Amino acid sequence: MSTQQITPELRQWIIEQATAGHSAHALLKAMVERGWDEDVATDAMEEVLQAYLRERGLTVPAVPAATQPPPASLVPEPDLAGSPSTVWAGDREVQVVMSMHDPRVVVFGGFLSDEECDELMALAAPRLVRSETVKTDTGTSEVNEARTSDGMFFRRGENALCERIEQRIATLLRWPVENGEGLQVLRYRPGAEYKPHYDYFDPAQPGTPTILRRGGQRVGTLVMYLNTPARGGGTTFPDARLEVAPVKGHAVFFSYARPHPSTRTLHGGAPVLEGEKWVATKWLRAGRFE
Ligand SMILES: O=C(O)CCC(=O)C(=O)O
Ligand SMILES: [Fe+2]
Repeated sequence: MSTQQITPELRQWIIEQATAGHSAHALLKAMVERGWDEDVATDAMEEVLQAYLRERGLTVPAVPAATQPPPASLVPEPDLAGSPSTVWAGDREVQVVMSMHDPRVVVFGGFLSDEECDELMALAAPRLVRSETVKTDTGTSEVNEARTSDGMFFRRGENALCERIEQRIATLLRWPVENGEGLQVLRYRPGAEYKPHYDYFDPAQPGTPTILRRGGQRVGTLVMYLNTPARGGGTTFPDARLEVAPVKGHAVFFSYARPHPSTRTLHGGAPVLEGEKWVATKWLRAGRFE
């Protein structure tokens, strides 16, 4: 047993560092450099961050020691204290349709107006190309059979609409605009799908450290539905046996405090059976994505 104590000052320091976007690994390194035993530092950080998450009504499941993943980071989280039916997102009242704690999934209604959905699709349409995904073994992008949609990226704050939506997301999820990637728009034609995957970058892949240099890990996702497909195209969470219906203007949020399957955030876009499906995705990083 160690005699090193988690003082209120250390607790405060850990929260401040994590809130400023420093990764759990960076904090751990700093603590070890200050003379902390690595195992004790890991436990201390875990305890402080768990308590912080618990105060926000969140928990991060414990994982067997033999498969211990990286320590937990802070995550975006809407203020649903008191179980409100609506939340104010700074410029708009958003409905809380469903909230699940493990995995952490929240479905919002009326996150975007019909006009905003239409404008976003119109702005994205001329720029759509066959979707590529980031290859974590090399850090490059490639066409992927698991994702048979067309997509494009806006730069963060690229136009007034993106800026408005990004600010709304930041307010709703209490996460800095600067930690968000640019909005991605995807169009799925009939038969197209996005096979179940995790949005975080796999720490075991050799290309991941390069990707993480810009903004750190992804810790949360907001998928916004820009239209209502006639049939199919739900967002599925196989570990929770949950399927979120794609409804124009609705959005599904999920967070993952560590880049690990124990977050149960495996998810996918089910095949579209009839009509088209359009979504906009916002990925949120642990740190500033500049
Ligand atoms: O289309 C969906 O429902 C899911 C999209 C998704 O998983 C993503 O953009 O990362
Ligand atoms: Fe995803």
